[in-house]
Amino acid sequence: MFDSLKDKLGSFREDVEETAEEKAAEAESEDAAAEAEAVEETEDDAAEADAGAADSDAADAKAAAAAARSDATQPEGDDAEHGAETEIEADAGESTDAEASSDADEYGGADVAGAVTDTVAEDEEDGGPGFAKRAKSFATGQTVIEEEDLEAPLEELEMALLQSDVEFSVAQEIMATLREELVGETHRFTKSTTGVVQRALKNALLEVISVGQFDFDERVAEADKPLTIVFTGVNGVGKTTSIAKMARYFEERGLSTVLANGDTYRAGANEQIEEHAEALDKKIITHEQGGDPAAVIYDAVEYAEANDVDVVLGDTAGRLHTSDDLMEQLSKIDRVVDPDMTLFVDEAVAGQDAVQRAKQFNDAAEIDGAVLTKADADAQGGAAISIAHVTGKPILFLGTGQGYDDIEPFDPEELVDRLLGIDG
Ligand SMILES: Nc1nc2c(ncn2[C@@H]2O[C@H](COP(=O)(O)OP(=O)(O)OP(=O)(O)O)[C@@H](O)[C@H]2O)c(=O)[nH]1
Repeated sequence: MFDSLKDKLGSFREDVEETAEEKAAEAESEDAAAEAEAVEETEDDAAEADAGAADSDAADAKAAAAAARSDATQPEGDDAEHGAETEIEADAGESTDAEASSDADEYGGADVAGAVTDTVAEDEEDGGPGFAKRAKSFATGQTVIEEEDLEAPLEELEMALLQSDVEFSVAQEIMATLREELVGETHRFTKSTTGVVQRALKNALLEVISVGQFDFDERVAEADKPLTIVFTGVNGVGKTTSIAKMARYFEERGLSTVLANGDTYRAGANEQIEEHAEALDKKIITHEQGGDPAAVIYDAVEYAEANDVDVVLGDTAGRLHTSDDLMEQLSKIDRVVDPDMTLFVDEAVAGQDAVQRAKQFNDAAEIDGAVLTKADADAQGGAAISIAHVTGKPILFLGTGQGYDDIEPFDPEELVDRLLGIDG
C-alpha cells in the first residue's frame, strides 16, 4: 500500500541527511583549520612577547600585561600591539561556521554548556572568542540546517508528491511545514539527522492528513438508535461493497444493521446489494427501479425503529443524467431522512479525481467523512494524503481488499508511520 510514495519520502530523508552530513564534514575540516591557525598565531605571540620582555624593564612588562587583559575583554579593540588577536576575531566574525555554532547554543543541552565553559576558559589563554566558537562547534558536533540546504531536496519532494497525485495546495502545505520545522534546526553531525528529518516529515504529513479526524466508534456509540448512515459517491468505486463491509464491521461490534438500496437508477443495483445482504444474512429494503431513493431509505429507518435495529446503511445512485439530478437527489434524501452521517466513498487509485469528487460531493450534500477503497491497490497515496485537507472532512475507513473483513478504521498516525517506515 502506497509503496511508491513511501519510497519518495525515504529519498527526501536521505537527501537532507546527505546534505547535512556534507555540511558537517565541511564544518569539521574548517574547525580543524581554524584550530591550527589559532595555535600558530599564539606561538608567534609568545615569541614576540619573549623578545619584548628582554628589552624592557619590569614596569613596562606590567603595563603590557594590563593592556593584553583589557584587549581580551574588548575584542574589537584596535591596539596595534595585539593585532594578532584582533585578526582572529575578524576572521571568525565573517565565518558562517562560527554563526552556526553560535546558533547551536540555543539547541544544545548540558553537554553543550559544558563544552562552552571549557572552550571559553581555553579561549582566554589561547586566542580570541572566534577560536572559542569554532572549538565549540567542533567539540559539540552540532550544526544548523539552513534554507539553502533544503532547497534541492524540497524541490524534488514537491515534484514527487505531485507525481503521487497529492493535491497542489496540500503539497504546498507539506513544504511549508517542513521548511518551518527544519530551517534553523540543530542536529548532531551524523547520529540524529534522521530523527530530525523524520520528525519534521511526520508532523508535516499528520497536519494535512488528520484534519477533522474524530472517533467514529465513539460517535456511533453515543448516537440515538437507529443511526442512519448514507453512502454517496460515483458508481463502480466500491460503494456497495463498502456498505456490506460496514454491516460486518458493526456486527463485530454488537450492532445490528439493515441495508437500503437507494440506488434506484441503475439496473441490477438491487440484485447486487441483495447478494451481499444474503451472504451476510442482513435485512435489505429495496423498491422498484426508478423509485424514489429517499422513500427507500425512509422505509429502512421505519423498519429499524420497529425492529430495534441499530444502524441503517443506505446506498445511493452514483450517476444520473446530469450532476444536478444527482445532487438534487442527495439533497432530497437529506431533507426526508435527515441522516446522522453521510459518508463519501471513492477509490484511492483514482488519485486527484477522487479528491475533486470528494470536494464536489461535500459542496453539494455535506459529508461527515470519507471511505477510501482499493487502498490495497494504490501505490501513490495522493488521495489518502489530500482528501481531509481539501474537504475539511476526515477519511474514516480504508478499503483494503475485496473481502467483507477488508476494511480498516483510518488512523492518520498509523498511516504516517507506515509511510515513513516507523515500526508501530
Ligand atoms: N481491491 C479492492 N477491491 C475492492 C475494494 N472495494 C471494492 N472493491 C471491488 O471493486 C469492484 C466494484 O465494487 P462495487 O461495490 O460493485 O462498486 P460500487 O461503487 O458499489 O458500484 P455501484 O454499486 O455501481 O455504485 C468490486 O469488484 C469490488 O470487489 C477494495 O477495498 N479493494
